[in-house]
Amino acid sequence: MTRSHPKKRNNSVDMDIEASTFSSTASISTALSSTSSLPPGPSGLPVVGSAFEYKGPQTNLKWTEQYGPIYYVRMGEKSLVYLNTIELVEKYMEGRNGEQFLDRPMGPAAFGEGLLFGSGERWKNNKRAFMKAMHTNTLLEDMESAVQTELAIVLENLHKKAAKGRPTRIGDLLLPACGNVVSGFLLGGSLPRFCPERESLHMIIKNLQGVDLNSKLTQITLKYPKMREPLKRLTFRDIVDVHGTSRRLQRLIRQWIRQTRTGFIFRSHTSSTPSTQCPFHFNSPAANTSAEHANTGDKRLSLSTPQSNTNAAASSDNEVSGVTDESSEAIKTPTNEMSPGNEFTNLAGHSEADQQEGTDEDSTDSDEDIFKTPITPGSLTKHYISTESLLTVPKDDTRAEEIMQNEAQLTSLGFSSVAPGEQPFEPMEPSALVDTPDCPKTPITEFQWQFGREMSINEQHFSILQRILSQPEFAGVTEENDEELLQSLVDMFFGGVTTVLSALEFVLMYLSKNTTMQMLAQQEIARVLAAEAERVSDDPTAQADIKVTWSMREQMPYLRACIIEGLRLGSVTPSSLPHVASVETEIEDFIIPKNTFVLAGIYSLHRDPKEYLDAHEFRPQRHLDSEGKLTVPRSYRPFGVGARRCVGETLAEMELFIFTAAILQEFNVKSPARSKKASAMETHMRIVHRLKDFKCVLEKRK
Ligand code: HEM
Repeated sequence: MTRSHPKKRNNSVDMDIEASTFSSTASISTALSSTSSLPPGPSGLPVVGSAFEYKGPQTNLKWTEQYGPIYYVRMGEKSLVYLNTIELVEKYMEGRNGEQFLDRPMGPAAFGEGLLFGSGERWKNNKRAFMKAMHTNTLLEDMESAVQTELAIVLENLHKKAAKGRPTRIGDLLLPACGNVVSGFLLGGSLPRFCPERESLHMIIKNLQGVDLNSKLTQITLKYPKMREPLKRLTFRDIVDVHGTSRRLQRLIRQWIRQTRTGFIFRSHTSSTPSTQCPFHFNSPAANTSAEHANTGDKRLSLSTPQSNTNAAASSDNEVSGVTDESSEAIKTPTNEMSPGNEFTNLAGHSEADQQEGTDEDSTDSDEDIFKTPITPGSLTKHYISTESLLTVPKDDTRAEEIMQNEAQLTSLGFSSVAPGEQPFEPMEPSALVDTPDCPKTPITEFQWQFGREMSINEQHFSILQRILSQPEFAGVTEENDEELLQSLVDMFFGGVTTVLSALEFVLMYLSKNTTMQMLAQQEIARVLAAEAERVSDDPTAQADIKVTWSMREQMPYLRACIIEGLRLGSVTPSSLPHVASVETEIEDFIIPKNTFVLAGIYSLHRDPKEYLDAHEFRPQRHLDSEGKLTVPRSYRPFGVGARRCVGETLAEMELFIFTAAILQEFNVKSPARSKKASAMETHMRIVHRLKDFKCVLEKRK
């Protein structure tokens, strides 16, 4: 195939030329306006296309520099088109135009299609149900309690590491926390520290982080799972069993669903002496705890069950028993044999993070803290905000006001009704949107609009999982037909663990290499905490007890600028996931055949020299205006684009903010003395773009 390469150029040209080339959408379309061909791009080899040329996001950037803001590339039988400037992304992938690119290709999902790889009505159902369940006034509170609980454990472990003064692979300590935040968020409270489910989850996400989606071996075994063993033997390489891992996670989640449905009521509660009992082992004596808990919203699961459900619980345990390889020992531990604090200490591959010892404290959960009434799906719906009220168009001012108040949250959930920094949300009739020919730059789609009207509050303070289960979209779902529900829940872990982990590593790596910037962030944190201490107490020693909370984010623009800069350069997901063209269409006069994968080239967007001066440099200041206020760059899309944008954006931002702030508050993060600059920054593609081997030395601050 011959394709025109209007912007073919040398990679080593200076920045000015690069700037004018990289973003010159207009000149490209002028040059090719009459051609109506495929966009330019590498021609590749027969059959495999450019698959062997691709070496990760740097290759995307090289192609962007070579072929311009839109290029076409063939990878095996797949045809991909990358859009690499924010103008193109906004114009074609967001707003109403984006609706022709809403679908995904068939993904590696083992079960249903789910949130990440679903398409059409099924995906819309899943996404709508999840977003509605999450769209509650208590969302931030739920998220923060999960984050703070894990943070307490992480800090304790980091202090132990710091005491040794040796380089630490900090990702190993953060990984379980990132997984447990997702489960804690879904379940309405963190799993107790010593609990088989926590152990299983840790094993599962450890597997997940090893998945190398770029590896041909992984791709083959995704398609032909039976080939995994022979290939492993043939190549002497370890190949993660993605389907098996996914199935294990499904079984764990199915157990949580069963518990939620059959009368085990998850209910989060604030406690300074949190439960160490595993909710699935309610008969076990209180276990010892070693976590030092933050007073700020530490929530662990409480559980109550009617007597009649005891057997159901036991059988659920057994169901999980047979499931995992690595974690089966943990799960086989019979309920009544669990002894306090030491029940998992013999496990093979026990999490380093969870093996630490600490102070003993008995659980003091009181019955008042616990919901007693079993909730069946039927009764849940009765107690639950009625579907009718969810779907009603706001008629009175109060409801409209409520909606407007929730707009910030709606935006943060990825359902922005307006482009960042543009006009505020105003409830409108959908017809006004559908019929308006001249849409604003980032107009909401009809789908987004419909969702926007269905927000609710969570008066009963149900867990997100309870809310998901009670959405009308999942009415009538049983274990016989729960593929979509299960896969969507699995996707929360596939999408929400290694991404956050990798982002944290990038931020900490850049700060460890830029000590002045680290110091500025630390000073900002100290200032805010001191002011807060003064506000709440006259006692100067009280400052030590003040923890960073999400509510402080507005006061810490510099820290947030560091995080944005880390995420910009790290580009944990170097491109969006593929959005499939549902019809043959045109982008800037190029033909985009039906079924082409259209992707936002996030790595290129984040390094567009037109948008960022010295785009490859870590410069948090670029995100602050002259008054020191945070300004999020227009060309910043770490969480993807349009209606397929990430559902975990707010959770991820909260984790990044609270974890980074707390770590910087307690430690100086330093590069190991012997780490060579280049190797310390080497990255690879796994499920996400990640630093290859990030280690740092933690020095306890005075
Ligand atoms: C720094 C952290 C994160 C980054 C960089 C990130 C990035 C992304 C990106 C780029 C997409 C694809 C959007 C597109 O195709 O246009 C995505 C989708 C998704 N993410 Fe995230 N994500 C992060 C954290 C999370 C978290 C914490 C969760 C859940 C707890 C999550 C769950 C999902 C799901 C379910 C989707 C699929 C959405 C859909 O296709 O409709 N992500 N994310």
